[in-house]
Amino acid sequence: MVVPPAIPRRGLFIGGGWREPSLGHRLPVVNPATEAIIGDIPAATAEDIELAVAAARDAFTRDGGSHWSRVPGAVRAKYLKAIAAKITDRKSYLALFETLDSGKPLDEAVADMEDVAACFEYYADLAEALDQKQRSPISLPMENFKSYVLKEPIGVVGLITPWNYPLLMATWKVAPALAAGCTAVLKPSELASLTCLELGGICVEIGLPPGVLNIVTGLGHEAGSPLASHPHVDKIAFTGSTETGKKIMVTAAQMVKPVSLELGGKGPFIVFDDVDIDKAVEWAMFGCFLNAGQVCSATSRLLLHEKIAKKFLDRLIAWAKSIKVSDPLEEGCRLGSVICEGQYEKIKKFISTARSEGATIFYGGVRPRHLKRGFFIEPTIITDVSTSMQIWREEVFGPVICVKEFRTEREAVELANDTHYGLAGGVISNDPERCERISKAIQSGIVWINCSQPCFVQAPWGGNKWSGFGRELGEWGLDNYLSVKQVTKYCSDEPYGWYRPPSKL
Ligand SMILES: NC(=O)c1ccc[n+]([C@@H]2O[C@H](COP(=O)([O-])OP(=O)(O)OC[C@H]3O[C@@H](n4cnc5c(N)ncnc54)[C@H](O)[C@@H]3O)[C@@H](O)[C@H]2O)c1
Ligand SMILES: C[N+](C)(C)CC=O
Repeated sequence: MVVPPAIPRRGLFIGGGWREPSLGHRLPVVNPATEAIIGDIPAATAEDIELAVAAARDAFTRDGGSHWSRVPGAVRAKYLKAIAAKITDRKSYLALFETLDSGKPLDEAVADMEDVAACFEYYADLAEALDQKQRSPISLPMENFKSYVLKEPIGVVGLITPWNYPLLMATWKVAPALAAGCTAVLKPSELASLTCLELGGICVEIGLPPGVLNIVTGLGHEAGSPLASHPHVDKIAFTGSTETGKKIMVTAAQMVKPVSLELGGKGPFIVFDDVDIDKAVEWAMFGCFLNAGQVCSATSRLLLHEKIAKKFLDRLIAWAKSIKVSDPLEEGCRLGSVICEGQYEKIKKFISTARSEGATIFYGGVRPRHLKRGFFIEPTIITDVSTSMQIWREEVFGPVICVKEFRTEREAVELANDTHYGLAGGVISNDPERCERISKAIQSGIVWINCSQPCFVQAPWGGNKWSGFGRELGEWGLDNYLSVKQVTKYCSDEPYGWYRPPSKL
């Protein structure tokens, strides 16, 4: 097993340097796989948010924006590429931190770091391309007017992120925001901030102009809330729970501040009777056991055609038994611990409520016997579920899948859409026309055909209904941080001629 490195003691990253939090408070970092305290992080409060926002505002406006917001996209691209290169160099080290902080298997953390570097690279390219897209002309019906469009950075943005993919979720916001020319204050989750603080160290090394990115760790109500309500923050981009998303929207509404919200999910995965069962089982498991099910887009409601339901469940159990549940640093681990004790208790409560409401815990539902410490839960399969049960309706955010059977395509679609959420869903069938029909019928921002969870930086990501609004990734992700300005010029030498000129007498 890999030997964990010592955790560096970091401050808040503000104005290009490290600062102790104003009140001097720190929060313990607990390794959820061992329950040991392995370090601490600074706990920012409103005073620190004030300093971070001022640093970001200064970086945005200093010398007329000539250090960041108004430089060519190609200049900003060089910084983003330099960050990507450092992340790649330090992939193994950062992945270890991510695993120690969150409990996710090391192989998953390594893949996350590769995605982080790819995301910075991708938005470096879009920053460069932005230069060519400026002043794009608009065709008008009047010859004596000419219009064009400028795409300008929105300003200072507040980026508030969750713990399930700590550095990756932060990067989905930081990379496009910086590419657009915004300056930013990032507030990562108090439950997993280590890799985001390491990003601060990388910014120092590559010489990112001070204040362009500020990283303030701390609690939601002490650090997140003052950031969301700060009058000098021009936009809030938030990823997290629907409950917190609602609060952020209410706060932002007082200042007519734009928000984008990436919230929770309760995705369906529909399996028809014409599939290769083992292939389908593997995708179903990937859809709900990856990252111990702590995935916003998890396809945690499994809908099985009645003709294959029994065979599918038998194979699902056989495959689930083969998952290596272990310390996430152990080679071959495929299910680590969940993030913290609170989440562990919450997941256990979901399982006991399902049982008390009449569902069957078909497999798992308990701590694996061989793991005495750490917040581990076996992959869990719940059957005999009705649509009024909590387990069907609410996001668990754990390795728990609930199963229902269907007879017809229509019934499958009705069940799939029987949710307040609308982030992602999947269908698996050998009939391409059926898959296409279902991809149109599922009410969500993302539909996977014959798979679940693949995610590409080039493609839009985001949801409908209680899963939020706005899209991250791809060109849509950059648009989140740009405002569109119309410039219209009158180009005739003739007077406009609407009013009669005054008499010269
Ligand atoms: N749609 C997506 O792309 C996506 C991706 C990842 C996670 N998620 C969702 O995130 C949730 C899990 O993450 P979580 O538990 O960290 O969510 P959370 O809402 O508890 O916290 C998210 C962030 O908000 C901060 N926060 C909490 N209260 C706040 C307040 N009043 N004002 C401002 N900030 C505040 C937290 O400190 C944290 O940084 C799940 O519901 C999951 O589905 C969604
Ligand atoms: C799985 N991932 C990284 C696409 C995003 C959400 O939780």
